[in-house]
Amino acid sequence: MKPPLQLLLVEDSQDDADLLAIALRRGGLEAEVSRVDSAEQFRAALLDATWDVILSDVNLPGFGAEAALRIVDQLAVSTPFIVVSGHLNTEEAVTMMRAGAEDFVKKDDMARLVPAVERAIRDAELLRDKKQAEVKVRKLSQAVEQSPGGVVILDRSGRIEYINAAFAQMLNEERENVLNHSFYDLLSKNSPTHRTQQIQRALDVGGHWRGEVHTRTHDGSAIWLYVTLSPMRTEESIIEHYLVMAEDISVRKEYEQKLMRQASYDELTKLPNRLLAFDRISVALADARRNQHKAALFFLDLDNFKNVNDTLGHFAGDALLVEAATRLGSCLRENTTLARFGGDEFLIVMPDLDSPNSAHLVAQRILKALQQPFYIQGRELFVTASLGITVFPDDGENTQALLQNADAAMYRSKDIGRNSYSFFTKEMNQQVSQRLGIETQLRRALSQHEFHLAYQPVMDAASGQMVAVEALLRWNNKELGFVPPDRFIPIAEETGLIVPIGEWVLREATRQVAQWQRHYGLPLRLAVNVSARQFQGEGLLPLLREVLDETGFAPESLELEITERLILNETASNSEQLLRIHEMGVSLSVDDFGTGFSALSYLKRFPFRVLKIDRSFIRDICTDQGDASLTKAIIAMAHGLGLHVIAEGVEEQSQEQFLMASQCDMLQGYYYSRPLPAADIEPFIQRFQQQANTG
Ligand SMILES: Nc1nc2c(ncn2[C@@H]2O[C@H](COP(=O)(O)O[C@H]3[C@@H](O)[C@H](n4cnc5c(=O)[nH]c(N)nc54)O[C@@H]3COP(=O)(O)O)[C@@H](O)[C@H]2O)c(=O)[nH]1
Repeated sequence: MKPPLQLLLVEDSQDDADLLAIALRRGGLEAEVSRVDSAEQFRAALLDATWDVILSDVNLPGFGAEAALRIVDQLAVSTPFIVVSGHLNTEEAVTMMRAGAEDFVKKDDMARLVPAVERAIRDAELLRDKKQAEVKVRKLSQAVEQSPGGVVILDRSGRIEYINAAFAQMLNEERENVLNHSFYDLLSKNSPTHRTQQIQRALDVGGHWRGEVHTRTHDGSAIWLYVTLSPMRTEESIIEHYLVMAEDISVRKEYEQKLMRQASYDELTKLPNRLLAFDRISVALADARRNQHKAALFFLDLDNFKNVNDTLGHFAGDALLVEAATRLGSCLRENTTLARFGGDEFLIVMPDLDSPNSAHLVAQRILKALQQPFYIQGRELFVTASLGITVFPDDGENTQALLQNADAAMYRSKDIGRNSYSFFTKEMNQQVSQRLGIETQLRRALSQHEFHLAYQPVMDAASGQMVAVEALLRWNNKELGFVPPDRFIPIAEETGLIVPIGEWVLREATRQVAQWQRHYGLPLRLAVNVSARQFQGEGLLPLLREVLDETGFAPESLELEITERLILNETASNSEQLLRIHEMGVSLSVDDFGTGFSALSYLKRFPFRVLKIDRSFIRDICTDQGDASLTKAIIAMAHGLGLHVIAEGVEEQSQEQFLMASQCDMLQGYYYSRPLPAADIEPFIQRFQQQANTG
């Protein structure tokens, strides 16, 4: 049940008030009437309670409808005001209407009272609803207007009817300039993109769209927006407008793109990295499959890059890589991917190989480009490359197979002397599987006792006496037969197996030579090869101490042969270990001198006793003036540094004579003896023992 209406009556006559109450009741209106007859009472009533309608007589002693309307106005009360009067002329009526009166009811026409009250209440309700709606709309439009996100309202055809301040600001546009313009044009800025076209299509079909749009502001700056477009439907479900909301995501996009770049590109060379390279290979293969054409994959490794890094430092190495990457890029067409695969390895993906000749031409161009000297940190450097090339689909169907092929082909180029390129052949697969076979067998070789040592004499050039033996590792495997050290030692080094194998070599050689020393009473020295890998970690020094203790071998009789590679790859740990070895009394010799990067300064920095000239210099010493001069210079320089010199690979008497004349200290080679198993070298030792005894 509805509560009774609350009516405030301005009336000085109680009789009139009663008549009014009767009229209301008769008209079926449940009402509680409160009567006031002075300005004070009226004001107090308005302040104390809420009223549905005010009914007021025109003239009361000292008060009246006009004064009451002024109070209503002052207190900003919105209650409908009806004037109830005996007499009212037109002038008075107009004045009161202007002052806010809603209606007039004559006291002699009380039948109009209830309809007038009801209408006034209805109108007041409508007015209240309207005001509330207006407030709501105002709030909403303020929210839209002041929203930090961009808001645009488009008409059915996509023209801008409204644009809020934020959106105008995002695009650096004056609002008036874009109103009534096409939203599509605003975003496209004369260069429509796939995304802006999608927006236009959504507008054409009355659809929704959301996504990222890359566009330009009024002054041409690039901006990324996240745009949501939705149709606004009437109650009859007719699309009359579109609502567009936009967020400026430029900062986020920039960050995302930076992360993407970091994840996909090499920081140093700015080339695609290994990850992106895989992606490009997949795309290239899919493309080649679709279009039934060929694609080529190049694997490129810079020759001797490590030496540059090790001798000139990482900054020089980095500068060289950047320059090499630039030169490589200049040899390739735009659709070809050049990626840095890691370290000094690069990958090239040629997506549409018209003929194998194109790959030949590119490889030749690359080798030529790299052959030009590099000027790094004021130095002139020469760096070449070894390339392996494989062709899809001829050589392999998938990324992994092709990468393996290109890698195998690259190793082939290294084997044939570097600075060259090789195409993958099926035989290379065999080589790869042979290598795997060696690795598998090598892992079992120690426990199966498949190794033995061969010893090669080292002769004193002046006395012709045998002064030392070099211990050389030999491997006989049940399945593979005799495997030359050149084939298995690099694999042992790569896999780390050289560490336990090297330990066995050291123990066995010192045991054997200590026995000969005791048996024949000869001051025989022993040379043992030690790989760079054995210097990694801290195991070598304790091993040496243990072995020397166990065998009683004099440290002064032991010589460790190390290659230039170890010295060039100078680390604090390597240097420290070399010094400690020297302090133990064990000698150090530089093996294969002349084949490395030949940074001679290390000869002064490390405590070497012996320098072994590589046999490649000795081979043509009697026929090649260059080799002859170089060998003489090496001997003179080594002597100048207080080093003894051994010439390796002496095979002929003429070589011996030349080396003796050049003051070479010691000689080693087939001319005296091939490396022989312990049992076979014993007669040799005996002969020298007799010579020593008789001489
Ligand atoms: N880390 C280790 N490396 C080792 C060990 N044993 C051997 N090696 C290294 O393997 C490479 C090949 O060695 P090998 O086939 O034994 O060849 C040696 C000699 O046989 C050979 N030589 C000697 N005289 C001549 C000659 O007159 N002509 C000719 N063509 N070759 C000759 O030279 C090799 C000597 O090697 P090195 O003095 O060490 O340079 C080789 O690099 C070995 O170092 C091992 O136990 N650990």
